[in-house]
Amino acid sequence: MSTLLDVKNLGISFGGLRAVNGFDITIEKEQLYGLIGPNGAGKTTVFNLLTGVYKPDTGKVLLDGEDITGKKIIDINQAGIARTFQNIRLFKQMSVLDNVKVGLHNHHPYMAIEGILRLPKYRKVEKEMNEKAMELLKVFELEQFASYQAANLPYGQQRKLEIARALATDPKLLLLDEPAAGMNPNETGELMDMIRFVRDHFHMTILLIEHDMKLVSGICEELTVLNFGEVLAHGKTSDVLNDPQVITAYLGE
Ligand SMILES: Nc1ncnc2c1ncn2[C@@H]1O[C@H](COP(=O)(O)OP(=O)(O)OP(=O)(O)O)[C@@H](O)[C@H]1O
Repeated sequence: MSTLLDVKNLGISFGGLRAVNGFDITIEKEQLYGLIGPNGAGKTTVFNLLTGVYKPDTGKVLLDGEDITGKKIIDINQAGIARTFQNIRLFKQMSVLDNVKVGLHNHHPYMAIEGILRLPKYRKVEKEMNEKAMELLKVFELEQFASYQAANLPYGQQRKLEIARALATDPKLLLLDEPAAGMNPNETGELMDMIRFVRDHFHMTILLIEHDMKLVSGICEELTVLNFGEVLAHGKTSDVLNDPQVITAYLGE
């Protein structure tokens, strides 16, 4: 095993509130890792710090050995971190295919002038992008919806599309923020299979935030528990879920 994400002493304050403090996490390549904790514990803030939405005021983030601390969102995405959001954020008026192509654009830059003039390089890149986007849609069984407007997909399919779009940026690390939110038990079961499949098929490393303990205990190999912005426990999933401190602070709620 080798380390993909190595975070030390990450922290940020909002006014007088220390939202995240002294946060450490180490994630190995191809691991399926969970970040859990009570509402307001700082989980989404950690994602925002890792992806460049917020700049940390302490700490260091290494991705595959590269220091990405405090970099911009676009640079961190190009370095290899992609995410989904607690409230699905698709380009709702665009087609399903175009949503995936937005992700691919990060890695197939061509100059605007080439696009405006429809030069051969633009046409070649467009063709390749269409093919790649369709391949990704096939993996998620969404290819028959390629021309649909994203807003018209059922909720569960929108979640899949958001993950497909994130993968289109060719990340090393995929962050999923409450992927099972709003899903019924059947949909959650399918989602668990899909997350495992993404890890295996794409050799992806995945860090997810989730409150659904069935999903957490079913697919996460290791967990870190946040409480009031600090790490309360971390380790193997079964050990963490049986930790009396974790039960008192979170699971016993
Ligand atoms: N931009 C901000 N400005 C001020 N306070 C913020 C900001 N972002 C987050 N916070 C505060 O930081 C704390 C941690 O919030 P965060 O959303 O990270 O929690 P969470 O663990 O993801 O919660 P949940 O499980 O409910 O999504 C909260 O008290 C929140 O109000």
